[in-house]
Amino acid sequence: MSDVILSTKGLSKSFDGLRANHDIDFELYRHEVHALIGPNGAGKTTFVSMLIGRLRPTSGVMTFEGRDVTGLGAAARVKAGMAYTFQITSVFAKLSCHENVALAARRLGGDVEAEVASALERVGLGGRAEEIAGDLSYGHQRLLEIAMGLAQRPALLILDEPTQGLAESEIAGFKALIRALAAETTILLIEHNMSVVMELADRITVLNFGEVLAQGSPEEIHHSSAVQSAYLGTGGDDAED
Ligand SMILES: Nc1ncnc2c1ncn2[C@@H]1O[C@H](COP(=O)(O)OP(=O)(O)OP(=O)(O)O)[C@@H](O)[C@H]1O
Repeated sequence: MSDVILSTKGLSKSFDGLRANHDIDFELYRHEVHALIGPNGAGKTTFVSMLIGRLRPTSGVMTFEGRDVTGLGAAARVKAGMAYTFQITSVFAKLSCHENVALAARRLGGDVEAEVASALERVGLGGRAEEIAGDLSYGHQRLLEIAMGLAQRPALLILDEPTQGLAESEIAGFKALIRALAAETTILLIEHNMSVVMELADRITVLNFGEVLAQGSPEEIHHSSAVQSAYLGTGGDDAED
């Protein structure tokens, strides 16, 4: 697990003097499920926006697959092997599931039909290829988004709040999906649901006030008093909500 697929060194972002991210050193290991957590406003979205090339850092560097990608834009990073899904579903509501995934698969070239079929199958939507995306339940639309990410055969899949708005039964299915996907890709989860984080993550990074407050296994994070007082606001004994 020591093969580093992505790293940041001293990554910082300020907005008019406000330090949204400050001096973040971060490493993501190949094939790990890594959760990024922190209270509202801690800087998670800012950090991920820099990782995917939507925001330029004020200072610091980023490498991906051993290459300095600090100056690359979002499209170039997708080509380099990063895929991400957004907090809000971004499927094309009027297109079928097949067409949505095909749009993503075409970015990569190759056998689009085979990629689409495989991606839909992996998220459990194999039988719904011709259904119109907008007619799917919210939970299924989120799965469709993950299929769109997978169709790009990413080395790194970044999922922003993937369980937000899902029913409990759907969350159970999502956990199983992530466990299966971890065998073939690296996953960075930005997630508020602590049971999902604690169950799925190999390692967790906690941001607070734009800085890394703690990093470690779920067990270490669970027992960290700094995390409990800063993130959970309790200083108490239960990190699971
Ligand atoms: N474009 C921007 N312009 C100015 N300030 C911003 C901008 N984006 C984020 N911020 C500020 O940076 C800080 C970090 O915000 P960010 O959205 O990264 O946190 P977050 O951890 O993702 O929060 P949440 O969990 O609520 O999504 C906040 O104080 C926010 O107001």
